[in-house]
Amino acid sequence: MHPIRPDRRWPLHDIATTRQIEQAAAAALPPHTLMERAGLAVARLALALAPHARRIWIACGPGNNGGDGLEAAMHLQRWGKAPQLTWLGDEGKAPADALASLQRARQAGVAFGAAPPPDWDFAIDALLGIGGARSPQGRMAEWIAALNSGGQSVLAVDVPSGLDADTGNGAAVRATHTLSLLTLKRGLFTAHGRDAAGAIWFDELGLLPGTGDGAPTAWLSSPAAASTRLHASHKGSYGDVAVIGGAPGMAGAALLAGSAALHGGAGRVFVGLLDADTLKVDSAQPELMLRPWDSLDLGAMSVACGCGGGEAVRAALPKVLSTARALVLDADALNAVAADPQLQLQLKARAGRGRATVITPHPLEAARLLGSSAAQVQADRLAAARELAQRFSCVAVLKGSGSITAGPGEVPLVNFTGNARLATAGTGDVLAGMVAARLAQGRDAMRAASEAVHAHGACADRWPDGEPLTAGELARRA
Ligand SMILES: NC(=O)C1=CN([C@@H]2O[C@H](COP(=O)(O)OP(=O)(O)OC[C@H]3O[C@@H](n4cnc5c(N)ncnc54)[C@H](OP(=O)(O)O)[C@@H]3O)[C@@H](O)[C@H]2O)[C@@H](O)CC1
Ligand SMILES: [K+]
Repeated sequence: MHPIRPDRRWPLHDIATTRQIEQAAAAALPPHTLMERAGLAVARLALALAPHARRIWIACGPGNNGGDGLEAAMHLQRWGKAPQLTWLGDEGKAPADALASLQRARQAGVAFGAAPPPDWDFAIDALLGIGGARSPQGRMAEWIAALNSGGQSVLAVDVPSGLDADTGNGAAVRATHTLSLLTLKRGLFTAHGRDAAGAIWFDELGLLPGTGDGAPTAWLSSPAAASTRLHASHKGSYGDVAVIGGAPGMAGAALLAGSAALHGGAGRVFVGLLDADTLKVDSAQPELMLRPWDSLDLGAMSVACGCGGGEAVRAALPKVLSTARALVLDADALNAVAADPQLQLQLKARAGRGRATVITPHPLEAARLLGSSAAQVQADRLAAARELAQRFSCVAVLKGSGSITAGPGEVPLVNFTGNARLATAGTGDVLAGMVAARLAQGRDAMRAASEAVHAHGACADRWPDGEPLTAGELARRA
């Protein structure tokens, strides 16, 4: 069993590939083995998390997720606990594995109730797993509400009940811990998944990697490998970044992106302000070279374009799209592209010329680019990120909880760092600068984007309690 931390590239699976793996594994093992292993893993984790709990409410649903809960109940009872079991199934319809576990739990004398117990000191949510379909109603919804309002820790089996294991959506149990079984479900890591799942654990139920032909449909992104700089290197070895943005009144966004690029390791950083009259030097960051944007040699630079660009960025985009050696498009630049089919063609054409491009939309910007709504984007974030990458032939970072990095023909990466502290002005500009710095240092677009997203979130995770996160400080520390 593994606690999942953002330090490794874990494979993530969707429901369809999990079913394939489950079938292959079940065929290779004696009947009922997987459910027995699942129940034991759940019971062990419950004991480790709440060693002193006695009255453990185990809420079991009608399918095999409930079967895992029934198996766990027998172990906990054997270990001196007093599990209080409620089962929401129908013996005439229950799957064979769950039915066998039900019969054995009854024989073992586990206490069954028709309704949640009056009180409990730990709960196990085994109501719905990957077979959860439609929004819970009736007793299912009541028991989910009882788990959420019980005031005690909840260990969710496989996925928090009600959560769509593929998309991370749905009204669900808010667990303190989730133990994902057999495969790590991708919906735990994006949209509402992280809020519902709490701390995430994984048990592969004794299976060797590669069982079945269900290849991962996403990966958790991992930190960049530590790199050392050669002594015999100079600023030219680490590339030039140009930030283009800062329309009237919005110079700060461009300076933030510039600062992030500088601290992200770019050799030199130029800031091409769209309102060239505002500022000739940033005395707080004299390393940034402020120039009229159209005087810069973009063909030799990694360009971050958009940051505070307002309407004015539109006029710069044809030249930026056709000349930038590598390019990050953010914010106002994305809105301009969304509104202009000609710019879209130019964006798409960059891939054919071997020019790396990363777009970094939040859900509303993504919706404008896709001609859909933010709700449709959020309904399946992985699909939306893949669609953006495909449609514009570039790497797309769909921001939000569990940012997705997708590239044409690549398995998408789901980010597992970051927190709500990042919901403050300017953090998107900082990310754009960080991606540009990595492109300038020669990373390919997928790596530059996913490593920047990981580092950006990891910095927020390390942020000291009680200290407000500001974009300026994030740019310096990330
Ligand atoms: N097989 C094995 O050995 C192993 C299985 N494992 C475990 O099995 C889990 C998958 O089991 P599963 O396929 O039985 O689906 P599960 O999530 O229990 O739910 C299906 C049931 O719920 C019902 N239902 C659905 N939505 C509902 C709603 N809103 N409100 C009310 N009812 C609703 C649905 O009814 P129906 O839609 O058919 O009417 C059906 O009866 C997996 O997550 C893992 O925990 C692993 O441990 C590995 C070993
Ligand atoms: K569950």
